[in-house]
Parts: sequence; structure tokens; C-alpha cells
Amino acid sequence: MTTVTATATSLSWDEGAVVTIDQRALPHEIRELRLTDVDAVIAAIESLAVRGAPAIGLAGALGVALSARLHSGPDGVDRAAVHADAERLIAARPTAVNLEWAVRRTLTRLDEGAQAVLAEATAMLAEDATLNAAAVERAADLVDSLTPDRPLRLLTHCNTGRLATGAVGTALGTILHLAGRGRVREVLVDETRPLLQGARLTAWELGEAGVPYRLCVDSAAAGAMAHGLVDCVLVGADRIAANGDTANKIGTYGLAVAAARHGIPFVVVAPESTWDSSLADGSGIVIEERAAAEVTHLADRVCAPQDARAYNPAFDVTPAELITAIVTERRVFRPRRGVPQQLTAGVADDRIEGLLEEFPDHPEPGVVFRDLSALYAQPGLLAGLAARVDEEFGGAYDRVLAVESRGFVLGAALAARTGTPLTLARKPGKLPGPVHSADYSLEYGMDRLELRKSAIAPGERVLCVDDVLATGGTLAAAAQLVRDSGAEVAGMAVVLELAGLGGRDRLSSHRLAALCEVPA
Ligand SMILES: CSC[C@@H](O)[C@@H](O)C(=O)COP(=O)(O)O
Repeated sequence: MTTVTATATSLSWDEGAVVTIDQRALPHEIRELRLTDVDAVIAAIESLAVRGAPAIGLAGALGVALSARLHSGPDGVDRAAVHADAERLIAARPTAVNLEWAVRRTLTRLDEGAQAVLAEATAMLAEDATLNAAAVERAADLVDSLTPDRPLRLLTHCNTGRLATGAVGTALGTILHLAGRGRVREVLVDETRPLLQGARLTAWELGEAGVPYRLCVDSAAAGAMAHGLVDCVLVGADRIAANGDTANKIGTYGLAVAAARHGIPFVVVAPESTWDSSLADGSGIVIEERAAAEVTHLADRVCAPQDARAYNPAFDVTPAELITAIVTERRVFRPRRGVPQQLTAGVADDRIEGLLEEFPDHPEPGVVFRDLSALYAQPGLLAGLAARVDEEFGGAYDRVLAVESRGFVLGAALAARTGTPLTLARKPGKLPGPVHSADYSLEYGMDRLELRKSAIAPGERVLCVDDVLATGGTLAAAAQLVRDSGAEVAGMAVVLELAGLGGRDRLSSHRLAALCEVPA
């Protein structure tokens, strides 16, 4: 047993031995393991002394190198013996495809002899550094583009850092990279029951890197999202099917469901070797089931009745539609995101505020233009805006009247969510046939809204929807059009209220919902 420095790479080859850190001993002890035969490598993989999909792949590859070396003689390599060892290595853990991929890749060099097999395995180790760096950079850019422009609260699960790979890691590597860019306020680390990879390993790596973190029990994560403590979830992967369904540490699926409900980006970072294109979707992924004692014991002490049986799958599969993006060293894969409506919850005010962009003196000197583009660009967030309006008004209206042009966005999302008819109030000259029209003044000049006379039936209850409430002129004009149609204004909804310009007072006779309020 040797103590190694904390910054040593987690896997290397040294004079006929695979050298690694025994992850079972962390964080109390940094214990070096020297694995000198295939059985030792298999035992290390099975017991999670070496763990994390890329790391077990690399250990498997080095295991084949060990086997080839040990089965080399004057007549060359005993191919059958090495192939038998390779199959045993592959079987050590069934879910992470990286293991089989790496073992089979090293086997392609077997005909060239043991030295060539070793060269392939060590080349893969070196490659991992390049792959990690490329994926991490790409993922950090993506997270930058998906999140508010403020110090981020990130949530991660299991361990996907240098212990789990041959270099900086994947999801955790991305978090460290974002921290290097000064973008991280805090990382919430799921403890990751039952083997506590989050508490023991991720917390240790974050502490080592000086990145602020708090540990939470796995079951606290959904509540943290509901309370606005999470801007983005980042996880790794063990096997990704062709459609993007992703197997990862047990508990990942629940995180994705909660993130989808709260419109929070859910990003998977993994090397290309984690894709298994032989599987059309995740239903064919074999999930490793581990010993009951991992659940019935805590730190070697029994914590359940003696006869308790346990259900202990090591992984679960997150359906692709709950994943915002899967980032590899080569690409950003965005599965088609179809978050079920029932899953979508309203978006918190501060999340909206964090995504607003302000442009002073646009379109005129003295006017501050509030751009909502970043809100609409957030995967799932528009659905969350519509959910908020839906929560506010329930079914108390028969029609949505959306005001040109930016009111069309929320109006359409609301109509689609609620199955309510949508009508567009347009700028002058756009609509054919006889129209009602209403003039109104803006912060910068006059404008007019028009509505086809036949568009709204008399007596209908109409919800008027726009993007921003400033002086209230636009929505007052929309209300006028509703009244001119013989219909009733059921209420008004805007994404953003600029307080202090008198809009709310002007519309005080109407029920008004603003999803976010900022000073003008
Ligand atoms: C970069 S590691 C990616 C995954 O392997 C990781 O998230 C994970 O689920 C590891 O599970 P483990 O059982 O600890 O090997």
C-alpha cells in the first residue's frame, strides 16, 4: 500500500502492472493498487475499486495487455487464452459499453504481439485526455449558452471526474472547466446511494480543485430544483442507445424527470465510445444488478432487518426526450425533446429575470429594450411560461388573443398547452377584410392594432397575451378590440412587467398576470 499524490492520474501502466487509485478507500485514504494479473483487474472492476465507464474501459484494455504479456512465449501469444481473459473482463460489468469497446479494440492488435496490445491500450489512455478536453470545452460552451448570465448552481450525480476517466473527466470535467471560467457559484453533489460515489469521490475531487459544493441526499435534488437552486444538471453516461436513451448511475432518470418538470437543462457528457449504435433505444440496455448488502448495509453496518431483500440496480435509463443535449468530443446531440405537458411546471420569476437582456437606447434614445430571446431559446422554458399562465387562469377563458409580434410566442404556447383557440391581433394593413382597429401610444410614438371582425364571437371570454407590459397602451388597445367584437376580456397575461410606467394602474379593471416584474 503506497500513498500517491492527489493529482496523480487515476490509471497508468508501470512495469507490468496496471496502477490505479483504490476508489473504495477514498476519501479517507489515497491507496495505490498495483494489478499484476487479469483476475486482479477483474476483481478491481467488479468491486468498484476502479469505476466509471471510461475508466473501466481503460482498465479492461490494460487488462488485455497484461493477459497478452502473461500468455506470451517463444511461440508467440496464446490467442485463445487472451480471448478467454478478454471475455471475462467484458463480463465484469455489463452496463457500460466502454468496457467491451475498449477490450475489443486492444484485441485488434493481438496478432502483432503483446507489445502492440500494450501500445494500443496506452494510446487509449493518452487519447482519453484529448477526448475529455474536447468534450468538456464543447459542453461548457453549451451550458454557457443554455443558462442565465450569472454564477451558476449546478447539480451532478455519481462521479464523472478524473477518477472515472483517464483525464479530467466528462460531466465533472465540464463543471471544473466552467469553474475555471469563473461561472460556478456552487455545485450540488448528489451523495449517490448506495455506494456514495458523489459523497466520497465527487466531493473529494471538487474539494481538491477548490470548487464550492454542497452535498445533498439524492432525494433532495428534485426539491432543490423546485426551489430554484439548480440552473443546470450535468451527468455522465454508461451506454447511450442510437436514439439518445442513456444509461447512467441509478437515480439519473429521476433527476431528468424533475429537471424536465422545472425547465432546467439536463446535459449528458460522454465520449463517443459510450454510444451503442447496435441498440435502437434504451430498452435493450442490460442493467447490472448488484448485491443486496450494498442497500441493506451502511458503512458495513446492517441498516435493515436481517431478512430484508433488496432491489439494487446499479443504473437506470433516461429516455432521450428528457435530455436537453448529449455532448461528446465530436458533437452536440439534441434528442427531440417532448416533455409531456403534465410534467411541465411554471417557471420561477428569478429564472426569467436571469435570462432577460437589456439594450439601452433601443430602438430610440432613452428607451431600454428588454430582449426575451434568451428565454425562448431555453429548451422547455417556453412551456414553463405557458404553464404559469395556465396555473393563473385555469380554464376561465374561451380564446387567447395574442398581440403582434412578440405576444405571438407566449400566446401560441398557451393555446397549444390548453387546447384553446388562438387569434392574432395584428399591426395595420396585415389582415384582409373588415377589421376592428384600436390606436395606442407607445413609449416611442403611436401604433395601431387590428382584428378581423369575424375573428372573435360575441360573448366569448378572451385572454389577451403580450410579451412586455410597459405603459399598458398595447393591452388596452387589445382589450378595446375584444370589446368591439362584443366579447369580454377574461384577463391579461404578459411575460414581463416593467414596473413604474403606470401599465398596471391603467389596466386595473382587468385581472392581470405578469410572470416577472422588473423596474422600468
Ligand atoms: C465518466 S463516468 C460515467 C458513468 O460511468 C458514471 O456516471 C456512472 O454511472 C458510474 O457508475 P459506477 O457504478 O460508479 O461505475
